[in-house]
Formats: sequence, C-alpha cells, structure tokens
Amino acid sequence: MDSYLLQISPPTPTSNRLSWIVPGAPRADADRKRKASRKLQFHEGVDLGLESSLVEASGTVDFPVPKLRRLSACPSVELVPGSLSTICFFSRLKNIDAYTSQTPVVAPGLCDEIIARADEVGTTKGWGTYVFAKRTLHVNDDRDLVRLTKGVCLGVKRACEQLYGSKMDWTQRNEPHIVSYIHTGSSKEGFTHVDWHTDSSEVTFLLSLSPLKSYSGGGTVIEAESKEKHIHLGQGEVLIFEGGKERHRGVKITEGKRVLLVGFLKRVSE
Ligand SMILES: O=C(O)CCC(=O)C(=O)O
Ligand SMILES: [Fe+2]
Repeated sequence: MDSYLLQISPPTPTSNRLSWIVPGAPRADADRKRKASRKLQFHEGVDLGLESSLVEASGTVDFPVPKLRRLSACPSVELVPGSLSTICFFSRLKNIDAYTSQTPVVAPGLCDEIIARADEVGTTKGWGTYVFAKRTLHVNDDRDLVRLTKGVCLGVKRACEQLYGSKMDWTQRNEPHIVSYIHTGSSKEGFTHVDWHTDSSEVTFLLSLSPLKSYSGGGTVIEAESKEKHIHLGQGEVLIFEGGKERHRGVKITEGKRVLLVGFLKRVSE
C-alpha cells in the first residue's frame, strides 16, 4: 500500500494563508520515502522542513480570517479551519487511482455542526433531489453551510488537484453538495442508498460527516476496485476517486443516518 503524504503548513493567528506541499514520496525510492516519514514523525505539528528534493507540488490558499478564532480554542493544529492535523496521509486503493485519507481531515465538532445546519435547512426549506440522491442540498444555497464548509472544501479540492496532478474546478456553480441518507424504519420512506452510477464529474470527493456509529450498513463500493469491498469512512475522512469514470454505489443503510459532503470536480488547464 502506497502512502501519499500531504504536508500542510497551518495558518497562524496573523495570517490567513495556508500553504500546501506534497512531498514527492509516492514516486521516490524506498529510502527517500522512509526518510520523509521519519521526518514527519519527528516533527509532527510544526514546520516539517522536508528536503526540497522531496517536494512534488505546492500551493497556497486564502480563506476567511474569522475562522482563525477556532485555532486558539483547539489544542491541535488545524489543516484547514476545523480539521485535526497539519498532515494528511492518503492511501491509494488497490486496483484504481483512488485515495482515502488515513485520518480525518475535519474535526468531529465541525462535522456535527455541518450535519445540524444541513438538517435545519432541509427541514425548513426542503431537501433537494437529483437523479440519484433524494435528500440533497447545495452548500451554496445557504450562507451558514458555505461558512462551515468553505475551508474544508478548498482544502480537499486542493488535495484532489495534487493527487491527480491537475488544476480543478467545481463542475457547476452550485457545487459542492450534501447527501443525507436516512433510514426511517418504514420500507416506503427514507432514502437509504444510491444505486450503481457514474457522476457528472471527473473527480469526486465523498467526505463522511457522520461517525460510523450513527448508522448500520452503508459505505461506498467502486466496481473496478472490488464489488465486494465496502469502503467505510470514519467521521471526517474523505474518499477521492474518478467518479465520472468509475461506476460506484452507496450501500443501503439499515439503521440511522449517514451524511456526506460531496464535491464534483473537473480538470481545467492552468
Ligand atoms: O453513498 C455513497 O458512498 C456514494 C454517494 C455517491 O456516489 C454520490 O452522491 O454521487
Ligand atoms: Fe456518485
């Protein structure tokens, strides 16, 4: 299993600029890989000082300053506002060019806040529907959802760009969106799964906002990876794959609620 290392320097209280560096570990030889991970272990949480030869891609992103207040309230250093760590480890799936984060990229508290706001909007303004999913919301239709998810979405979009080596943009102005599965106990109601499909995207990210304990069943299956493998993401973890190419489905939940933050992206030239 290859590990893909994404190093992110966090913002400081005086700066709202987030820097990203992807060390060249995936393509580096085993020795350089070992060296990189040793350094990561020794320097977790601070400037990792990776050798420039290991740096494969980098970039910066600006995000709203007010969110920085979260930093001082949170003992851990944040990747983007609301996230847990300066470093995100991605694992490549076995058979296809797809990745899961090995650790959460969004803190549980922020995941819960996003779910709560989505429920509020869905209940008061009504859930949207599209061809596959019956309980959806466009994040951009609600200012609070934008505020809560902006940093996370920019961060994950940036991770997608670095993993696939191309600049990306949302497929539509109203991207990203929330998908909320619910099992009501009655066979007629609820929205428990999504059947086999491809997305109207090139790259899709699925970020689980729900903790695993809040539902039974569920998970994502990608046909070319394995029809038997249910990819279960913990709260705040993200799956990144070529959703427009790879047929996939959302497995039926048999209990509870499963909420995802979903982003549809397309490659754009620089
Ligand atoms: O529930 C899942 O894991 C899949 C969701 C999905 O494929 C979609 O919303 O397009
Ligand atoms: Fe999909």
